[in-house]
Amino acid sequence: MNWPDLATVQAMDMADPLRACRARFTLPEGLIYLDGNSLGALPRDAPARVAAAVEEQWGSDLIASWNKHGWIEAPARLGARIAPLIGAGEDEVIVADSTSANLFKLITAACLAQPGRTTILTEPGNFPTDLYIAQGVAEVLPGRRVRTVPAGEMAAAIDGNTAVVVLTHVHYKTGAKLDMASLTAAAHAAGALILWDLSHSAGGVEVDLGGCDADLAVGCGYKYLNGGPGAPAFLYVARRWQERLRSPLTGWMGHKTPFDFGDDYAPAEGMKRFLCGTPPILGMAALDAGLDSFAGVTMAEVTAKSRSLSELLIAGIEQRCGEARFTLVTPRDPAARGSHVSVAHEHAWEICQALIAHGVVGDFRAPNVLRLGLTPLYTSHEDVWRAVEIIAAVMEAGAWRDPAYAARAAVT
Ligand SMILES: Cc1ncc(COP(=O)(O)O)c(C=O)c1O
Ligand SMILES: Nc1c(O)cccc1C(=O)C[C@H](N)C(=O)O
Repeated sequence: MNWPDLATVQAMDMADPLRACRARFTLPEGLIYLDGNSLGALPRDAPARVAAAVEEQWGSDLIASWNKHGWIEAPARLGARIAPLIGAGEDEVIVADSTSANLFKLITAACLAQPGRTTILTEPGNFPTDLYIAQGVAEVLPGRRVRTVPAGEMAAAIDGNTAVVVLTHVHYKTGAKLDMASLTAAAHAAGALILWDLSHSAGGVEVDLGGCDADLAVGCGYKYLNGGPGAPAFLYVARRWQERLRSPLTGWMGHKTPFDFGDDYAPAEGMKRFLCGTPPILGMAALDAGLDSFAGVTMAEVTAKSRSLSELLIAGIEQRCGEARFTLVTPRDPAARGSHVSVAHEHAWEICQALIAHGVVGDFRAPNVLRLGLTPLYTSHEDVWRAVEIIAAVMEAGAWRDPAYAARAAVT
């Protein structure tokens, strides 16, 4: 693609079937937000939905709300809403806890279901929580160990000792997307289970858990699903595994009959056994509003727009910012990437800070990566075009060299 003029990208936006979705979000005037892969934007209806849960439900109906407003069913109800976005059945997804806690539950359950197998296989450089949780599981389950193998060598490394393969579908740093179908088939050929972390996939690109025959998955509610900071996460267990797996966090909400208040644990049927404690209702109200932003949208449309935006961004960085010497980290093949574009530069931190000061919010990942997230529901081609022009100007003027941009923050 040759770098287009503004009128051309405006025409692309006019032809965009997701054009109307931007009005479903509140974004600060004049800001180009390219960080929806870390924290999704505020859905326009979220404040009212949370206020209603607080004032009308909690405030007026108090504890009766568990039944009257369906609070007790919220984890399954929201799970059923996420299911079509990730190619799952409505009874295969539930909303609960954090992605980290859900990783612990499912990695442990997968290991316990395969007592003769010793290894949790994952890739070096996976998102840290995936690695740390796998290490934690290996510490509490005797005889288990974590083995890391580069993603490219993964299929060949899965063997008769592998209990579970834990992979992130779209890599948080590089944006590379793994081939879910072939890696799932490789795991199954060796008799292992596979767990997909969909944190950077769900709501950003098409996922077909069912079509790929995937066993297990987890993912965040606060990125492309727009559920707000600390939103509850989701987990998926293929129907065929649900009765065979047991959560190690045997809290009362996962009990068969929690309101019998019996002394002995017995797991609920289906996905409810993967619940632990009382669901965070206020966070779920915000996530519900986040999921509303997908109304009438197909994931094929989301994927097509994500590709169109990322092609434009890559063309812009290469053609308009060539002198800046960014190195493309994200795969060039659109089928092999998720919905963010990462470039490396030795001054990525300072450049990221300078861009934020100039109204383009991306983020930095150590040691040298600038990540630019493209959220098909609210990022326009014009946003990308304007962001590229700002990046080009910041690089040409050397604005990032201002010492003000060198100070490191606690959260990056
Ligand atoms: C791949 C991946 N897994 C998990 C997480 C986060 O898990 P948690 O919400 O438990 O902090 C993130 C981002 O924070 C992530 O990128
Ligand atoms: N969850 C985050 C947080 O609480 C603070 C800062 C960043 C995050 C993130 O989500 C990081 C993100 N998963 C990443 O891809 O790097």
